[in-house]
Amino acid sequence: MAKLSLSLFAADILQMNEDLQQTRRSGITSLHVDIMDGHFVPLFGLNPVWLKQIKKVYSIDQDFHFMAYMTKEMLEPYFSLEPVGITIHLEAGKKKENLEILQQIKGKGIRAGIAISPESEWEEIKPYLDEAEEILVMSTVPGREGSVFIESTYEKIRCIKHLITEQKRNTMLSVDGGLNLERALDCIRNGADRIIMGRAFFGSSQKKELVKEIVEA
Ligand SMILES: O=C(CO)[C@H](O)[C@H](O)COP(=O)(O)O
Repeated sequence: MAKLSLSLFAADILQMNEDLQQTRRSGITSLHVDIMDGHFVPLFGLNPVWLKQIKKVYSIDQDFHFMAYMTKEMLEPYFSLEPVGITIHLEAGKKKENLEILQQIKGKGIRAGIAISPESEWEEIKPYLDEAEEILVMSTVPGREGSVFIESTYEKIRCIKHLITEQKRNTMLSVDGGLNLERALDCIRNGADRIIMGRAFFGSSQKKELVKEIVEA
């Protein structure tokens, strides 16, 4: 059984409520929220004020993916939104600071994740394995509109999964960016535990079936 999260980045801002209701009706049980700083990545994402409004009417599990240069202080307003997970990028900080932030997240009882961008070698996640409870493999260039799926992702997933299994860890392996049904199933076959999907979900005329195929894979 795989997990599936809807990427809020792909929702239509002018019909956010309807898009979220569609997500609920289709059987998706968690939401993936991109927090972008316009610096680590070119786009800006949602802020805690808007996320609080969304949470009021739509109380589904949420995880926050920070595509941002981090400080410990900036996480505080997000903790009060009680996400199930927070992921930071290994490329966005030095190892020591990144590890401290992962510890800070775990200290709040929140799943701590480390994300890896397509340009980084898979081995770069090794120093984070003791602290990270999730590894998020970006399968597109992060924080840009219309990014396309990168085929070498499958190999990256295989290598990371092999390491997790070899070391007998419970680390969740997630994949995010440019996924459709076929690619999602291929990622799961290669070792992914969680699929993050946006555009392909909203573009599908058979949302319930799409969700069922992925979560039952
Ligand atoms: O991280 C992201 C953008 O940087 C999005 O979460 C990701 O692109 C998922 O959306 P889609 O399935 O539409 O590509």
